Amino acid sequence: MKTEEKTNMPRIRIAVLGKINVGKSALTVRYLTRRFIGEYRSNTDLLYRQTVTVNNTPLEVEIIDVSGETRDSTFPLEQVQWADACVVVYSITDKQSFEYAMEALENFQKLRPVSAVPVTLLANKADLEHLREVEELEGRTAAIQNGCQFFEVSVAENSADLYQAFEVLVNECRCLQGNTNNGHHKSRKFSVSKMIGTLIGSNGKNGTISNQSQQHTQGGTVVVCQKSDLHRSRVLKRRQNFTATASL
Ligand SMILES: Nc1nc2c(ncn2[C@@H]2O[C@H](COP(=O)(O)OP(=O)(O)OP(=O)(O)O)[C@@H](O)[C@H]2O)c(=O)[nH]1
Repeated sequence: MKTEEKTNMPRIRIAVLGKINVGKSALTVRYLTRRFIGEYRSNTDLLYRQTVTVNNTPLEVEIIDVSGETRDSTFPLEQVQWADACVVVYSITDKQSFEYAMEALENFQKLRPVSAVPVTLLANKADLEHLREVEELEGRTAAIQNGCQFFEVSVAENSADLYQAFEVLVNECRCLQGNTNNGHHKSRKFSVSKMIGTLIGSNGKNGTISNQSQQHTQGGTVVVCQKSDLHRSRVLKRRQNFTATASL
């Protein structure tokens, strides 16, 4: 089965991380397919790949959904090193998930400037107001202090802001890529070990993700992703510059 692709299309890699059960998988699937998957158990990282059109430009978006189960409280360094941008998710109903997110933001600060990836802090489950343990202001303040974007959303209720969160990140990445590559995207290979599913949203139509965000997707893939797969891609290149400051 073909698991590697060469394309000249601009590519954006996003890592979605956060404590267990905060809605990382639901968020990723919602962004890419507009669907909400209520129960989505996974004890391994998953890599989603999909073509998304943003501002009339087709982009290959790869999102690694970092499983909360495979790590205890460890910062997923390899996945972050692989990514162009990161979404740190917590649930407004789970104070511990907020604390985990704060630790993650601290770790991002330690990694700068060697790995200055754009980061968005995303507070999920805003529909569960009656169970709220984290005030919106706490999240917003933390985001300001850490120089990142902040959105409070409900993936279950399909908040428009969740699309905006990704769109802002993608645009930021495009700007950075424009600066570093002089406008020319460097095509990179990515290998995966095992295909577990294909064609998200392949119902015969190229599903429109969001009217609000003017963004479109085409059928995509989802694969199990092992850390060793990330090692084979750009991680090893970055690691050489990385070890000096990565005291996590
Ligand atoms: N009420 C509500 N429930 C949500 C929302 N987003 C996700 N959930 C639920 O939260 C639970 C966990 O969602 P997942 O997407 O599996 O969470 P995860 O962070 O990927 O979990 P792990 O992969 O185990 O780390 C599921 O039961 C979802 O249906 C939301 O916005 N509102």
